[in-house]
Amino acid sequence: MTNYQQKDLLKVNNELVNFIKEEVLPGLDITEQHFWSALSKITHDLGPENRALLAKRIALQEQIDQWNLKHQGNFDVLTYKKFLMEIGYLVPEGEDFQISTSNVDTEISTQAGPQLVVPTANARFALNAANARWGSLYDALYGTDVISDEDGAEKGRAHNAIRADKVIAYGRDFLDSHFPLITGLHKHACCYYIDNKQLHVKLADGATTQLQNAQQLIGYQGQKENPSSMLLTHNDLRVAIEIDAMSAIGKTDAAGIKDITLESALTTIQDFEDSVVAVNAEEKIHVYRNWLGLMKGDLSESIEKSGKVTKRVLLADKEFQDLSGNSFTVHGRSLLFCRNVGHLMTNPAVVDKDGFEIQEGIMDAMISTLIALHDLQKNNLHRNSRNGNVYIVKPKMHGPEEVAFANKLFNAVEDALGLSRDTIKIGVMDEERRTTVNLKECIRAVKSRVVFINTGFLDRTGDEIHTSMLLGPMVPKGNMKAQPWIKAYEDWNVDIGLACGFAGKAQIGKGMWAIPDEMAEMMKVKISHPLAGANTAWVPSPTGATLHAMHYHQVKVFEIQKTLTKRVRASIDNILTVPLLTNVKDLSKEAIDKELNNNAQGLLGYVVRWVDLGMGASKVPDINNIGLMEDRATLRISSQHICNWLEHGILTESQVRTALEKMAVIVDQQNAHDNNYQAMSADFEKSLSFQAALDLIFKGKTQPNGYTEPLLHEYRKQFIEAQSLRN
Ligand SMILES: CC(=O)SCCNC(=O)CCNC(=O)[C@H](O)C(C)(C)COP(=O)(O)OP(=O)(O)OC[C@H]1O[C@@H](n2cnc3c(N)ncnc32)[C@H](O)[C@@H]1OP(=O)(O)O
Ligand SMILES: O=CC(=O)O
Ligand SMILES: [Mg+2]
Repeated sequence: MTNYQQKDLLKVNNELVNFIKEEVLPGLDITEQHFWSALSKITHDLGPENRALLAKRIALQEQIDQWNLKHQGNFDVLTYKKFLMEIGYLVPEGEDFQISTSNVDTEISTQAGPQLVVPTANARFALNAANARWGSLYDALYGTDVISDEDGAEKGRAHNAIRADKVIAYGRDFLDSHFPLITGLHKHACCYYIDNKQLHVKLADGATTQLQNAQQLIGYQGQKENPSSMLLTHNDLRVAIEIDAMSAIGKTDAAGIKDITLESALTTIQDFEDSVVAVNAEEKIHVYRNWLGLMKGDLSESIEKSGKVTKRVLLADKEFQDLSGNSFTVHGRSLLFCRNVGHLMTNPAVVDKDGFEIQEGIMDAMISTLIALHDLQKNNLHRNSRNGNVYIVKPKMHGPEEVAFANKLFNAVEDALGLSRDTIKIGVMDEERRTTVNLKECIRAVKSRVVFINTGFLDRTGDEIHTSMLLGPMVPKGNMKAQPWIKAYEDWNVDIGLACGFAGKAQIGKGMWAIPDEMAEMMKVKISHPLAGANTAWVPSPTGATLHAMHYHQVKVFEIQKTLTKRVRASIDNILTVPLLTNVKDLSKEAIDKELNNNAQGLLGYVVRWVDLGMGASKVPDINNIGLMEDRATLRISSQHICNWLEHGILTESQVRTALEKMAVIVDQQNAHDNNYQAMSADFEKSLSFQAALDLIFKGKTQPNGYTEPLLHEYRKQFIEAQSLRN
């Protein structure tokens, strides 16, 4: 243990010691000794309980496996439910209650809008996400398939005026839909100005009109008679019409509008979990360091684009004049959560007195909150939580006991760092089956600090497959979304959130749009999220946030929530109805091959970047060449799905191996442009990534809850070791 120093009862990696001492603690009122002795106490107090909770997961799964083996071919949901109650998987539901979380920033409590997720390991992306509070509608439209290529409007290298005109027309329609004029249309506007506290719009026919709802104008930049920006509000979201008649776009616009900017990512999750790779002290520090930059407000990154280098920093708040001429600011950055890891993994950065690696979730809670103290004590422009909270998302918890454990951990962290109770707010991912079915009791366990529940349907699908691995084969991956369990799960999450008083206090969130390049499709489909009563939903990119923001102009979520409180709660029997493939014989050989190849390609495409390149989120083409957002949750699904079909004889081992080898060649070709890339097909036996892929499938049945982390970490560590021997 040459790389470690004794800190209280802990052995701590030297680099982590230095990072805390030299980068995190300066400027905080906490001594190094206090910090490590507090972490030591928490680790030794809570580590054993954490491990016991993990052991309980395994014990429950073993009982479920036995039951499933006995009930193959004769599944009955009522008998199943009774069994789950007997083993304590399903716990009794207590009295009704309301959450009492207070002092929540308005981006979470009273505004409805997109939530962006970003791998914190990537400073360039992390900054971009923090700055994604405001997004250019014109860029989002011009750059994506929301504007079709038809009629000469292709997106080529050079500026396409036909496409630009379509963008401008779309923007004007947006204004006409949500900021209607008394007479005429924004479409025909040729001049905007402010007079007598009102927005005046001159139309092409010479008439001048005003907003139907004058209150929608809340501020401006520039001069009233010649504003450069007019700030409007609708559904509690702000929109700015930006004017510059001399700009490239403004010149082409009758009213000189150069852009319409939308309040977009109200909140962002800086992810330490499924979209990052952090298997050792060095990689953890890298993530923590970016979080530190965000919390201190000084994170920066040099960006090279088209040969030009710029420095990306956090944007300031935006300053406007109100209609009485007083200046005011609007938030310029997204409100940041950080997603800690769950309760499963350990990390070698810290070792306890008994030789156990620290539970990574304990380390994350303590260090991410310590770092956030920089935000809590600052009064400058780059403040994250104006209300003085630390927002932590806690993923992959199984049931109320585990949520109560997170609460206990957060209490301990607050006490250690001198924070008042419930300063740390929690977002609970409803993404494991035992959490879904006991959701109300899970919420009760954090009722004074909970600020969101969110259907992480990707992990939830992986858990669905793993939990019932032995019961029978599952439907193909693409059919999952049409299964009764998932609809009931989505509805149940909203029903319970509303019954527990989330409206106006906390977020009820929906999951990720995982096809980042298909924004036209997203515009059609993702409106279902606010319509379902969700006041936020995940998007994969800032562009996605700007486009999805339009859905919250179309739908008044809080009104929808009022109507939903009257509906009958979704059925737990449906949630527990396992998505079994009822007629295996109907599956054609082509359908089986397609399913296998698709899963294999996504799995390999993701794993090779994870193990070899340390990338935790990637856009990986599927077999139809559509780029999909892959992260550890999607890997959990594909590996568990192949494993499930193997288990039930739909696939054979040699068939899976052959498919993986064939798909590895394709993945190698897809990555050939990268000089650092090591082709798997050059030597399948020696390729750690390929071996990891095999293990994820062939050992998938015995992986805890079907998680991919243990194997990914093992292989990544081997890869790092091999690299260091080579250098
Ligand atoms: C199941 C779950 O847990 S889902 C949550 C976890 N998953 C995630 O967080 C994934 C978030 N998304 C991403 O990481 C990325 O969008 C990917 C990997 C899917 C695609 O990445 P790329 O192929 O590099 O994206 P693409 O080429 O389309 O766009 C790159 C640009 O968009 C920006 N961008 C893309 N995604 C994001 C994001 N999530 N946040 C901020 N900026 C982003 C980049 O900064 C870059 O802009 P820049 O050049 O000005 O810096
Ligand atoms: O974390 C999100 C998910 O879908 O899983
Ligand atoms: Mg997840």
